[in-house]
Amino acid sequence: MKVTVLGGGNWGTTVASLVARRHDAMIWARNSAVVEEINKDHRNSAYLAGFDLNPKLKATDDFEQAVRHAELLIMGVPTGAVRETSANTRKLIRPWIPVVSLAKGFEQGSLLRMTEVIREELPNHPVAALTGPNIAREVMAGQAAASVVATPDLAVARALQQVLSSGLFRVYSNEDVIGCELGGALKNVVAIACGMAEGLGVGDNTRALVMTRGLAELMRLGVAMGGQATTFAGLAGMGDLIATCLSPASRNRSVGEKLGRGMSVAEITGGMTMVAEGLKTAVTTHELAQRYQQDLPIHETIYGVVTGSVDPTEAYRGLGPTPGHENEPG
Ligand SMILES: NC(=O)C1=CN([C@@H]2O[C@H](COP(=O)(O)OP(=O)(O)OC[C@H]3O[C@@H](n4cnc5c(N)ncnc54)[C@H](O)[C@@H]3O)[C@@H](O)[C@H]2O)C=CC1
Ligand SMILES: O=C(CO)COP(=O)(O)O
Repeated sequence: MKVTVLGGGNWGTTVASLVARRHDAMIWARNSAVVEEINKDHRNSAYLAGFDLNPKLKATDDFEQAVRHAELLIMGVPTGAVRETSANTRKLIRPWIPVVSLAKGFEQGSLLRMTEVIREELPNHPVAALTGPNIAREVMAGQAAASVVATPDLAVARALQQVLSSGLFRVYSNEDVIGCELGGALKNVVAIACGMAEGLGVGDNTRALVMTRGLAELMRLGVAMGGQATTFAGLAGMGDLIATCLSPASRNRSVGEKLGRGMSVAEITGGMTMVAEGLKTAVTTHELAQRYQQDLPIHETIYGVVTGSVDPTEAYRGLGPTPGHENEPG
């Protein structure tokens, strides 16, 4: 199958390299130096330093060529670029082909999930999300990992599982798209909280508190928005939350760690080449919590830290349960 990944960053490149093992894979990157390095040296040192990519992977900076190539299109740009990139494919994309979303987060302002954004721009295409505990560098290193392809159509899910599964990368399916996308988006905010714990030098009790009550918040908002509670116990919920909260390679956790050490958001993001979606998701989640009338004390605390109203060193005072949610596990 001819597969195109749009977006030549850390995760887009990893997925493209995986798919290239068994399929005719092409990656589009807007940066021509990245394209040249992938084609010549089979590396993407700006985003995956130290890893060799599959030599069969072809790269291009020609958007039209990349989209016309695709019998399956994978959207690998960050959330802020998904609408524009999807809209730009409209006149080029082959009819009816599936589109898979990799981005974890929401559209700011509309508060839409990424598959909703893509469906608005490409209404005649089946749309799925690929989400789970997938730290790119570990997948590139060939360590066993699993992910979930979330789409309401089981036939599409089965076909995508076939294409995206590869070696030690195992792909499950789930029809609960809302739950899967919410899990992938919200765990980034909890990872910032966990990183802050790290930066502040707190112990394992606090770390466990943040992860466990963070999961309860994912589930609470996710169910209020129409997701299924059981999804949050799976790879797209608890699985991704654990990986991102614990991995030193997580960008979101690392942002939290730096916040805990006293750096400002501007200082942290000024030094980053890669995206940490949790910073924007903290703002969106604050708005979603109000819309769905849910108490999310950990998310609210990170919203306060990110927007400058809460000092990270004071933050852990606010992470206990608020009235109305003293009972475990809800
Ligand atoms: N890195 C990881 O381990 C994982 C990341 N994700 C999600 O995948 C999405 C992408 O993440 P990464 O690849 O890691 O990010 P990244 O920051 O490493 O790379 C983003 C890529 O998108 C490109 N880009 C940004 N804005 C663009 C625009 N307007 N038009 C075209 N290209 C644009 C950048 O140049 C860069 O090549 C994020 O939503 C992230 O949360 C999901 C699973 C795992
Ligand atoms: O989503 C991820 C792992 O599943 C990647 O997390 P970071 O964006 O924090 O690196």
